[in-house]
Amino acid sequence: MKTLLCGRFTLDLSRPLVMGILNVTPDSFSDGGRFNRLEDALRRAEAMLAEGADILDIGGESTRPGAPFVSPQEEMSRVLPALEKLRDLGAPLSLDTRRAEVMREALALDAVDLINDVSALEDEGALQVAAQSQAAICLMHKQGNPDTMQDKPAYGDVVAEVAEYLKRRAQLCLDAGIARERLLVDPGFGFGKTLEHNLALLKRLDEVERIAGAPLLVGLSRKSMLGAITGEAEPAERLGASVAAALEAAWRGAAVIRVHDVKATRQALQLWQALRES
Ligand SMILES: Nc1nc2ncc(COP(=O)(O)OP(=O)(O)O)nc2c(=O)[nH]1
Repeated sequence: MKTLLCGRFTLDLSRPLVMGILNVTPDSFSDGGRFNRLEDALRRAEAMLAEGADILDIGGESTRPGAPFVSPQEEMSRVLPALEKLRDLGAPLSLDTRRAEVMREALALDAVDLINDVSALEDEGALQVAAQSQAAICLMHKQGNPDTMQDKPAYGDVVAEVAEYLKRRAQLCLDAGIARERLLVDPGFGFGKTLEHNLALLKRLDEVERIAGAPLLVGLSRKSMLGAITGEAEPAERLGASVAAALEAAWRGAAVIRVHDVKATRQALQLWQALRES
């Protein structure tokens, strides 16, 4: 059985897991500002768990294209209280950060079971912090940084390049003594990719896992690639495409699917799983 060693938990990856997004930011691209009050965040967390979320992903810095700079102090002032508040809910908590010092401070709270790093532990000291923890680690690919990444994304073979990058980052983790069973990789949909790049990555998602050598986490929920295809400008109105994208990812082997809409995604995946098991 494929499992993920995830801090305080060991997760069964025999079915796709749903990661509920909890952005404690005032400006996240689709739900910014609603949950940056601690009580709201706790209510949202409890609601997502009740809807069937397997993991909660707490983020204090929006990484949408063009997102403004958030200082480490500001990011910590957002995520650390939330992590403390959610620590004893009995669910794995993922911290969405690319900063080593935020990881270090959060891990000290014994409330981080998964480090979700959109920059694949590239920050100075991040690999060491992760290696000294028991947390699972999601290594995500991005080209450039949020302020410029969508200007002119360019690749030869986007799938091969993304997969090879993730393989290199995973090997660094293994060399640092991190068990392979703690690793997830993520192609980073929308992070320095055109629509064509995103579609190629989704269509060939199984190649990414095979080359990188670790289970996949994917984030497609409400993203602008879905807006481009549907013509829907409002991210929160992209539920149908988001659920369809989750199913497409599940068919291609995604182990963890990062979403805003937990209940709808969970229901779709329950049907998908029932058909596979029948
Ligand atoms: N592993 C992973 N982490 C991510 N974190 C943030 C976003 C951006 O989505 P969201 O958090 O909804 O928006 P924002 O960054 O504005 O908070 N996407 C991913 C993703 O695709 N994969």
